[in-house]
Amino acid sequence: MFVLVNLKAYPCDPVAVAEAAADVAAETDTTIAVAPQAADLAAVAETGATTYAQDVSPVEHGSHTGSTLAERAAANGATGTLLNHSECRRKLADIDAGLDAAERADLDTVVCANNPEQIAAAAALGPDAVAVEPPELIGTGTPVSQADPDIVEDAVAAAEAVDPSVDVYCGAGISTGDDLEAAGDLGATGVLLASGVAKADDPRAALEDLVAPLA
Ligand SMILES: O=C[C@H](O)COP(=O)(O)O
Repeated sequence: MFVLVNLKAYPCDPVAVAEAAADVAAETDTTIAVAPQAADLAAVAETGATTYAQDVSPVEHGSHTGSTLAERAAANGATGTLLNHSECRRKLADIDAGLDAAERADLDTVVCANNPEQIAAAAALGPDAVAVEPPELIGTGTPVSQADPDIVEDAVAAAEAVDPSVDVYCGAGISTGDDLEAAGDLGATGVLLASGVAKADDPRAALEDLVAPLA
C-alpha cells in the first residue's frame, strides 16, 4: 500500500513528520510520501522522505504570480504531486494542464476526486493514480472505508473500466492500521490522509499504527 500524508496548512513540524515517515517507511518497506507546504518541499526532501507537492499549477514558465511551477517543485525535491484536492479544486482543463506540467517535471501524479464519476473522468486524463475522497468525511476521523465502503469499491471499478493501469487510492478520515487494511480490502492500493498524522500528538506513533498491518 502507498501512503500519502498531506500536511495541508496544519501547524505541525513538517521536518519532524518527514523524518518519522522516512524511518517508519524503511522499517516496514512501505512508501510513505509526505506533502508539505510548497515552502517546505526542500526541507522535507532533505530528510529522505518521499516528497509530494500539494498541487502544481497548470502553467509553464512565464508571468504566473502565485503559481507553484512543477519544475521548481521537482528541483526542490518533490517526486510527485497531488492535483485537484477537494480543498484546491481545478477545472478539468486545468487538471489536464497540471498533468502536462507534472509530466514535464517528471513528477508522479495523484488526482483527487469526490466520487466514482469524477474518478472515471480523472482516470481518462492518464494520471499515475486517482484518489477518491468524499468531502463530507475529510477531517472527521470517520474513515471512508467504514462510512462509505461502496464509494471506494465503485471508484476502483470506475477507474478500472477507463484505464486499468491507474492506481486507486482512498482518503478521508483514515488514521489507523484497521482503516488502511479496510481500504486494501475494498480494492484501494493506497491511502491519502492528513489530520490523523498532522494533528496527532505523536505523529511517529500515528504512522507506526497506520502501517502496522504491513509490517
Ligand atoms: O488530503 C487528505 C485528505 O483530505 C484527508 O484528510 P483527513 O485525513 O484529515 O480526513
